[in-house]
Amino acid sequence: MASVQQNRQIRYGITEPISLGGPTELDVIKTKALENYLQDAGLYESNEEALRREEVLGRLDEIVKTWIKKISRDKGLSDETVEQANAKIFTFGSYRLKVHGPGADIDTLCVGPRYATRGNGFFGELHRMLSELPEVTELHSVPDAYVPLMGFKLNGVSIDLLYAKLPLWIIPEDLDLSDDSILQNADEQTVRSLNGCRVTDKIFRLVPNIQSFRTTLRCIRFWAKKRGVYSNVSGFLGGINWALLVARICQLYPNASPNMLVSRFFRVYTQWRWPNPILLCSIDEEGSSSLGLQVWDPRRNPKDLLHKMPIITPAYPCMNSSYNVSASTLRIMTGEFQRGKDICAAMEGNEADQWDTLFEPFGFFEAYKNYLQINISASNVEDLKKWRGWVESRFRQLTLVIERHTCDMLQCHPHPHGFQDDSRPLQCSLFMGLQRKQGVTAVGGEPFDIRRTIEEFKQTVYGYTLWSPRMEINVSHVMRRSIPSFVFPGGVRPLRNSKGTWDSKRSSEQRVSSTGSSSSTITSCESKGGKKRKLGGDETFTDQLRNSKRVAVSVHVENGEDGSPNSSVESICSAPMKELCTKVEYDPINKDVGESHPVEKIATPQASLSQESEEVEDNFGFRNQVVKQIPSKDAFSKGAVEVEELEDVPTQQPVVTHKASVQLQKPIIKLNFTSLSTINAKNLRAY
Ligand SMILES: Nc1ncnc2c1ncn2[C@@H]1O[C@H](COP(=O)(O)OP(=O)(O)OP(=O)(O)O)[C@@H](O)[C@H]1O
Ligand SMILES: [Mg+2]
Ligand SMILES: [Mg+2]
Repeated sequence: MASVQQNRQIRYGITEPISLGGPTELDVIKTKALENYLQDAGLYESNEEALRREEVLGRLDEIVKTWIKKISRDKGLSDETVEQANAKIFTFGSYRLKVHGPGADIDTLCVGPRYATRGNGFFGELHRMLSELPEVTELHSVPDAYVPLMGFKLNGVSIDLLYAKLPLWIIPEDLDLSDDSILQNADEQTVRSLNGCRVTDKIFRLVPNIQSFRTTLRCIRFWAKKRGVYSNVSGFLGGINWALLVARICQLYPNASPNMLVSRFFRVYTQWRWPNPILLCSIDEEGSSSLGLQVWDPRRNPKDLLHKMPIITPAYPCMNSSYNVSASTLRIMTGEFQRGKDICAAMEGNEADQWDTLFEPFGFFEAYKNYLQINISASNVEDLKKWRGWVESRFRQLTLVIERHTCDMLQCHPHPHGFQDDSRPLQCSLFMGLQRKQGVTAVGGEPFDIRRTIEEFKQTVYGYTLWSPRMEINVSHVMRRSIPSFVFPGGVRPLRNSKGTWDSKRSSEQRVSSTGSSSSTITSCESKGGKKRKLGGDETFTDQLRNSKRVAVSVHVENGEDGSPNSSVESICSAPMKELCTKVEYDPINKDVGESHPVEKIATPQASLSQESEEVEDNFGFRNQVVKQIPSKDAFSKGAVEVEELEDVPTQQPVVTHKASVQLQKPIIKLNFTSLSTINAKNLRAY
């Protein structure tokens, strides 16, 4: 109860909390069960591994200190300066937040003095020193990334090492990175590199209960990985984004226990009116030292208006951490929030926990009938690694252009990770699920022609500056039954499981209810060519809400201890965004407490923007990304998944139809049933 009293006095974040309610006895039990579940799922590292990480960090600190002495001596600095020369490491990311799992990388920042340059000093001398150490393996530099870094393993522990050069002669051991003045006279790359640590520091200060935040974040990260929505590069969300989303929920429910926070997480984000931004604190436009760096502000920067799901970092200069999210990935994530909400609601009315259900892996290769398979190949392992990193960073652009060229009628679902066929070490594959837009009925069997789109994508990809002969990609249309077996755990295609999953049950329920209402075609939308297409009656009310650009928020408002609602839902609409929001009308909403409440509707900035403008996001491409190893297939690896049909059953002839089974590697995109010879790399480059 002490924490309840304490948290009554403080407002965390930019609005009042939604509820100050704390856990009941049952919540305490449920939280314990959740912690045990996460423990059993192997999310926590062992004490030995934790110790090894600390030793590795100690060793890394030693290495950078030796490096800086050498640099200062080589520069011919005075004995006194050499004596005092210092560099220091700081950690950030999931390790610093203490939500990392076994085997996670340690994101580390090395801070050095003004004479230790990024080029010769960090990527030159320090790289050379590291390359000579026997305990360092897999060393690689990414100096041209948006946030330049070196990646390596030190005694088997993965390290991402960034560099910040401060305009100081001496780096004090007790340096505080959270003070804005540290950014004064710092170069752009240093500002970006400092950002990770500064953001982590700020998160710690802005969440009411760190332990509850950690457990909830671990749960959400695990869930996001299982559901295939944990991947920044593919247009979903990465570690920092999930951390900020969870932190905001912790602010809105400062006394809630982790089991409550998980359910509130899904409840709030199911109903969040994107692109209203998630803010943990107000955006400081100048910085305390009037530094005038660019911050996220759609009123000033037109590009910021294009962001679909803004999740703003809390440290100056505040930026959108989720610029990669597209309409399609947002749609997929919104569907996942809804699923999470439904499962949590089922759990709340039930003493039995359903954590297994929440964490059921998404059956990507059973969810669609049609897929694109993108084979990436090169002549050697090193080239494949680089080429693959590049193609992966372009992959989300393919989603954007396909959806745009089909007027959003054909929806794409990129798989967040690539797959390696063990029998082809110089090739790996990416996959994308395809389905016609839910609720859209076919018009005269008109096929989707995505040949030109695929060609454009390939041309963009072949524009890679480090392209070398035999770096190739091949795009083919494959049907579900022709998906190669190497994508499945152990290389074995799973048998259909007789026990239905939540997804398969939900899907059949929706089919039943949609059949009942199939006569009620509800609305129409206009395709780019001015052609009217009808929306089918199989769109549920929830779907309509979800798909609507203007959706009223109805966040569950709980009573505080005194029984009164603590906050109106409106207040969640971020205060600094009020100027951006146009009050267009008021909607009554039904709250769980049974009263109606006016909620302002927000005109979404995107509504007025042409789809073409999404291309602007391309400018962000490949930033902040490292060419990575093929990730584990773990996200989808556990258990055979039975999903009968996640696609709605077409009552008329579907837009995407298919004749015979398509052979893998067949050099034809069959989606449109017209032929297209796949242009090989050489021809394409000759264009
Ligand atoms: N898009 C981004 N915007 C702002 N900061 C980012 C972004 N991507 C990464 N960072 C910073 O770099 C840190 C490390 O990124 P990383 O991809 O390793 O994620 P993480 O939070 O450590 O999770 P994981 O356990 O998956 O590594 C983040 O925590 C964040 O501080
Ligand atoms: Mg990390
Ligand atoms: Mg990292």
